[in-house]
Amino acid sequence: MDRLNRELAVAGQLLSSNVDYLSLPEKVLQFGEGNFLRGFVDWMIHELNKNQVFNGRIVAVQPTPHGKVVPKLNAQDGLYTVALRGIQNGEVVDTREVVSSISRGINPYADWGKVLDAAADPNIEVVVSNTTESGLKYMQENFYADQSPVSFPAKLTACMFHRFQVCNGNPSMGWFIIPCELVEDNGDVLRDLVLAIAEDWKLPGRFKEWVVDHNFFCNTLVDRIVTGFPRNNPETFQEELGYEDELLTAGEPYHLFVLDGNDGIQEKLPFHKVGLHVHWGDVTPFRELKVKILNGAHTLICPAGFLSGKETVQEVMSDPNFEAFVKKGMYEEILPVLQFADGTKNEFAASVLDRFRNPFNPHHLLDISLNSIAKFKTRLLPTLVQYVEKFADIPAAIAYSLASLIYFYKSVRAEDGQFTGNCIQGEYLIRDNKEVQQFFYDTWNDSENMIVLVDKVLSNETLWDMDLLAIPGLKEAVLSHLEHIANGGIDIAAVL
Ligand SMILES: NC(=O)c1ccc[n+]([C@@H]2O[C@H](COP(=O)([O-])OP(=O)(O)OC[C@H]3O[C@@H](n4cnc5c(N)ncnc54)[C@H](O)[C@@H]3O)[C@@H](O)[C@H]2O)c1
Ligand SMILES: O=P(O)(O)OC[C@@H](O)[C@@H](O)[C@H](O)[C@H](O)CO
Repeated sequence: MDRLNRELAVAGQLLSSNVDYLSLPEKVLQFGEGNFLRGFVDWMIHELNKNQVFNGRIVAVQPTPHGKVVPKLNAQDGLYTVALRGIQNGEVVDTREVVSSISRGINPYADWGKVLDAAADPNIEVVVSNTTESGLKYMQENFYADQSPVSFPAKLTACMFHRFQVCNGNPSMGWFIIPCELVEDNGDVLRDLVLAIAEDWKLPGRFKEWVVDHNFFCNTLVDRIVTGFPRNNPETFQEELGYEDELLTAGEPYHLFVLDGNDGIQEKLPFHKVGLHVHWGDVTPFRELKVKILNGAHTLICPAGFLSGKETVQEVMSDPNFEAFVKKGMYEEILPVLQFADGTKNEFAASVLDRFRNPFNPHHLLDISLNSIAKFKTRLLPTLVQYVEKFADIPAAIAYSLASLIYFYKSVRAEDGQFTGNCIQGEYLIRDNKEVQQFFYDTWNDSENMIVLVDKVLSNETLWDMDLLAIPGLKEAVLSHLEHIANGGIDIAAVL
């Protein structure tokens, strides 16, 4: 079977429109090429192009040295298929579309010059990123004009400095910078990182002024469940599409993009004019609702669901006991501490449960489990703390989730920097940063009993940014659950 590329798309009329997409100029520099960007922002820019209100393409830069997507993107001339499947307004949606908004991918570690050329290109007006929460972090490193920095913020700083030099600080050459990482105030965070790196590199004060005065760092909140390549049944898709597509990206039809943008950015990217679900304005309430309810519920069910033998969110939702567990966590523990009108939070929670049930896109718990400790800290721990303050009691589902998370991080083997857990599904890779994994490995191995283990885990402030032993009753609840899990496996009915 032939692989998707420009020739195949043109011959097969896969880009069904009179727009000459494949000749549009490059207008966006994108850091990241992962599933989420391809199924969300890049798909949205494709929608703008279809409506001829942006008319530009994206250059995608691989953010880490071990990326595997750029060669695939270039082999497919930047083309890939988005499959949107789910239920929307009671109707089944099941669409496939070849997205043509990416022009090419660049591996900056091999071709840094190409990245700098794109950065200097006056047509490039927008910068987009998604490098996960781990990518939006400060890292001290040296500046070499002819070599790619390691971290994303340093790459962006180097690109901005190059552009600044080429345009001699021309105010009109500033960018709209749109980070999509699920980090609070992501735009402000990224701007501060760029300024900190500029300081480290002793870049001129005029550059820093240009960064602040003539570039717009936009705070955002993104929401769409993008499950990526349908690895359970790629052949079915291939048969149906009639071509091979290694970058096929599946996701749900639902999408929401909240951008705290100015008039200029709304004009440049008029998503609202082409029927996309965007909100221009303060991100905070959307973020609170989405991260606490949707991401919080994912984090709640992920370790217990996986340890009990379930592979996907859908399997969790179709088990009545687990469904009751999710609802208990959501309606009895998360919602009561959220400061929103009852109607708003109940409606959002109900829509999230429907999205979790989406039978078309299996969402793998192991994918969600990536960096689960940091996710628990940002997505569930604040709820736990507020619940205890408000009700002077321990939220049972969240405490059970924490116990199962600790069990999930029990590795049976540590080899070549990889930590492997074992459960009734067999062995699985625990994916988190090395320090976190090493801590759990050592603690599981060195603790003489479960009490010591729970003490060490809960009191580790590096993991939680606080001492969880200070939460009255938490240690006892977690210890009791953990002992049950260790002796008899997950018994979710016991928490209901
Ligand atoms: N998939 C979804 O449903 C969804 C929805 C909303 C938000 N997100 C966000 O997307 C992230 C996951 O992205 P994905 O689903 O595209 O997964 P993915 O694995 O396809 O892509 C992850 C991207 O992040 C990069 N990356 C990973 N660690 C990095 C680091 N330390 N520094 C720089 N870059 C790094 C990778 O190179 C890759 O480009 C999540 O952390 C979340 O913030 C995902
Ligand atoms: O993407 P992550 O790894 O940050 O978190 C896993 C899921 O909770 C997340 O991808 C949601 O599906 C997404 O945030 C929905 O918008």
